[in-house]
Amino acid sequence: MRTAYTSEQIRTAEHALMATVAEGELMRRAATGLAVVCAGLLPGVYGSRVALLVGSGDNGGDALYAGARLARRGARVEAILAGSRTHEGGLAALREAGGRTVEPPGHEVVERADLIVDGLVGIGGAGELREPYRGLALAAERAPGLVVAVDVPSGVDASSGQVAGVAVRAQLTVTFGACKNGLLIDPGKSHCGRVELVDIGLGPYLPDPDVASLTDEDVADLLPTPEAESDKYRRGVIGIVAGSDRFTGAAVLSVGGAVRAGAGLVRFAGAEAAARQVRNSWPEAITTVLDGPSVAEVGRVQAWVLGPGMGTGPEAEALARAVLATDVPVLVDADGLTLLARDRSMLRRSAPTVLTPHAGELSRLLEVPSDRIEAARLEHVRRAVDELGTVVLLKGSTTLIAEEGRPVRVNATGTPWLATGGTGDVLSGIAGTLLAAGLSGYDAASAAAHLHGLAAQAASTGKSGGHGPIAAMDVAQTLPQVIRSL
Ligand SMILES: NC(=O)C1=CN([C@@H]2O[C@H](COP(=O)(O)OP(=O)(O)OC[C@H]3O[C@@H](n4cnc5c(N)ncnc54)[C@H](O)[C@@H]3O)[C@@H](O)[C@H]2O)[C@@H](O)CC1
Ligand SMILES: Nc1ncnc2c1ncn2[C@@H]1O[C@H](COP(=O)(O)OP(=O)(O)O)[C@@H](O)[C@H]1O
Ligand SMILES: [K+]
Repeated sequence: MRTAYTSEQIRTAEHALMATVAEGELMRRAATGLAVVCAGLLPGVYGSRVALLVGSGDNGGDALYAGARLARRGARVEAILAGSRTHEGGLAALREAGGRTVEPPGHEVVERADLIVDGLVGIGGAGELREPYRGLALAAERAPGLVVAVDVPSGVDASSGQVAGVAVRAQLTVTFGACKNGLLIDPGKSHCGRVELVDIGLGPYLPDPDVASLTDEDVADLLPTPEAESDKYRRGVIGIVAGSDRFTGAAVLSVGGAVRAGAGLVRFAGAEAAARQVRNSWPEAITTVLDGPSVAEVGRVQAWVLGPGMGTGPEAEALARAVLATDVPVLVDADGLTLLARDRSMLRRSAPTVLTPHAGELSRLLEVPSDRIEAARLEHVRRAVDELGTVVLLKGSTTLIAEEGRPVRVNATGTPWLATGGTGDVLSGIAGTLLAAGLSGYDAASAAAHLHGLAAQAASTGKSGGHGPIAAMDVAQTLPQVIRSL
């Protein structure tokens, strides 16, 4: 499990650690680690040009001490002192090592640097970058040199990943002590580049994480493996209510996700045209053509998937009510979510419910514009859990999975090539399969997102390592291969 924390959690842990070490020791550890990483990025330290963007806090202090180390090894280090004040010890160290200081704006220094070190703000940053920080962040983005962010790219909120205005875009972020939430969640994540962690001894002082991310090993541990005595019923029977006369593909893809994720048995129920397509594509599934709003004749299932392509008319609504009235876990996706947004009382049920919206669908459920959800994913996924009382998986460039009282899980796999029609339907089938196999909603959703992202990566990667387009069905077809190799 990878873990991440809010700024406040990091600060509290730092204070506890600081009480046990000599003054300045933590900054020495941080700056040493930062200097080692920076030196490794340069073809040669001697003679290279390094620009330090130095803000008024300790983040600037880290940059100055690291700059001093590089200057002692022969780098030509120039520090742009952008804050109203400057870390005194760091400044003295840089000057003693032969580094130069420059008054802002100093854009010409940024322009000619081989390496730009962003020490404007770290976990003390709040709100939009003010001038001259903002202009320096933009100058760094335009400049040809490599950009390394100290602790957090300036302008990214470390606790949430939100970016209000402009933020530094780094190729590498060197973070201290522990990972911060904002390095894992978009839009912050996409400003970080690669993230390297420098150990400063914070481990024993960290609380339970605010955010966590499953690894391949965690997912392998969660996945059920059939035993000698298993039969298809014990492995988990999933019921899928999806598709319509108009939309048959969603049904095929959701069933595909389930079949390929290892369901014991898939029971599909839906409109005639959808059932026909499902039979043609997946003879493994048992199909029932529904002629009314009841799933009684479908047979026993251990979990339902409800919604992909089912439509939002009165018949679909009655069917959704029937599925939600059952006493087994239900995963609601796509059209099912649109129906729920009209009448949230359908969520009052005894068994677990998992919702898998993208920002547009969550926007209807919470009555918040979708661009605000995308800008503040962590806040809104938590709000959804509070208001709706279910497990919520919020899809998108960063997928988040939240449940009351647990760390929000950030999915660490996937590729932007996943942003193509129908991949969400495949995800519903995977997650439903894991629910039917007995995983909790939180674990089923997190493990499904992980497998879905791995399958997409594998499907989009060519033999020579290049990446290319994928179709939703490719994701389903690649699942057995990624599950085998976990
Ligand atoms: N506390 C510790 O034990 C350690 C802290 N370290 C460093 O210290 C950093 C935190 O330092 P600080 O608490 O001094 O805070 P920062 O240096 O992150 O930022 C605080 C300063 O930035 C200004 N500021 C905040 N938001 C701004 C905005 N939007 N535009 C312009 N200026 C803004 C504030 O007025 C304040 O002067 C960490 O991120 C890390 O880099 C490391 O040295 C490791 C040890
Ligand atoms: N920029 C992106 N980077 C990575 N994954 C993405 C991105 N955009 C969307 N996705 C993923 O692609 C899938 C799309 O699902 P969804 O929006 O439900 O589409 P559909 O309804 O067409 O199936 C989700 O798993 C989502 O997390
Ligand atoms: K920074």
